[in-house]
Amino acid sequence: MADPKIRLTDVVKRFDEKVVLDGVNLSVEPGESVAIIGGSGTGKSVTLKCILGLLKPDSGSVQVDGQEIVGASTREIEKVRAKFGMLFQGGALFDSLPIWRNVTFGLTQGRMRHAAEMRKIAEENLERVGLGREILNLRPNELSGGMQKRVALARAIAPRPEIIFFDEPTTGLDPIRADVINDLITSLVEDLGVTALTITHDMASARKIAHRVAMLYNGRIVWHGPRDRLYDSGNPYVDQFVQGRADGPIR
Ligand SMILES: Nc1ncnc2c1ncn2[C@@H]1O[C@H](COP(=O)(O)OP(=O)(O)OP(=O)(O)O)[C@@H](O)[C@H]1O
Repeated sequence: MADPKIRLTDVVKRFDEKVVLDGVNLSVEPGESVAIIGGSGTGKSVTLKCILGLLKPDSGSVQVDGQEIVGASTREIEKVRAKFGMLFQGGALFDSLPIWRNVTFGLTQGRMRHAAEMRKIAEENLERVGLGREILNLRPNELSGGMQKRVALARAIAPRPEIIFFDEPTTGLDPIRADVINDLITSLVEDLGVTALTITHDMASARKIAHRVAMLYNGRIVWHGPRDRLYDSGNPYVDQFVQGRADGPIR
């Protein structure tokens, strides 16, 4: 059988005395979309950073396409990192650059080259997220929050990554605009056949964009299951979290 796209095995990460990840186990299959849910400060971002090789676990294994990241050389990690696209929380667009240069930033690494070709690539990727060529020359701060998210999405897919991380993709959007982003993510994952890993607090989003949901609590994945079991998981941590109750095992 083919290797999972991403496999974390017994990943432990401490900062001084504080244990943030305490034996995380998680596999994501090729073409699968997985959402990680969990309270603030439970280590969702730390998990992503361990997969990207930006943080080194104290122990355990992180594999991408069967290749071990923990202890790999910088060169090997950079090669693996090239497989990833990222939609950052808040979009992280550059206000000093026009939209077309923002969309193609990952392709040019900030250098100016083949402007006509880059504009064409920007246009194609903007079209995929439902935006027209009239915004190519605008600056990000001239667009609404929802449009900025779409531009950030166009930038994340422009290099055609094999895996995309979505960091809180719907945060800051009203429920309708959030759902537009959910639909876009779903169709991009399907059309481009990418593997997706999303961290989110938005249960409606998790249910819509992920095939499978995993809950991180106390440094471990305490539950994972298909999205339609999220409200029927039989797990007291998941129940409390998805219902947003103050009383329960989560303190
Ligand atoms: N570089 C670091 N140095 C020290 N502590 C860190 C570092 N990065 C993260 N932490 C700690 O690890 C814990 C988990 O942080 P993380 O950002 O992964 O949480 P999260 O689940 O993504 O939270 P949120 O939903 O609020 O974004 C926090 O207590 C944080 O303070």
